[in-house]
Amino acid sequence: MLYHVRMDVRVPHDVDAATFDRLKAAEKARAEELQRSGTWRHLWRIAGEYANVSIFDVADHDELHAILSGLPLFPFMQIAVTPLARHPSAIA
Ligand SMILES: O=C(O)C[C@H]1C=CC(=O)O1
Repeated sequence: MLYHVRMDVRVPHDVDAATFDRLKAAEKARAEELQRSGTWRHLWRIAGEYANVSIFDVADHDELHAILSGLPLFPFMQIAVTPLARHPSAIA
C-alpha cells in the first residue's frame, strides 16, 4: 500500500544542539536505508519549511506506524498520514 506522509519537524528551543545533530545524522542514515530498500519511495523537502512530503510503500497501517514511530526524529515531528488508492484515470 502507498501512503502520503507529511512530516513537520518541531525543534524544541531548549534542545541540546549536539544531541539534535546526532539524531539528525541517525535520521538521515535510516531514511537512506529505507529509500534503498524501496520502502521510502519519495522524499521531498517542502520549500521554505522544515518539513517533507514522502511516499511510503508498505504492507499496511501497522508497518507504516512501526517505521514512522521508530524514526530517530519521531519525538520531534508532527506527522500526517494519507492512505492512497489507485486513481481510475491514472495510466501508470
Ligand atoms: O528533514 C526532514 O524532513 C525530517 C527527516 C526526514 C528525513 C530526514 O532525513 O529527516
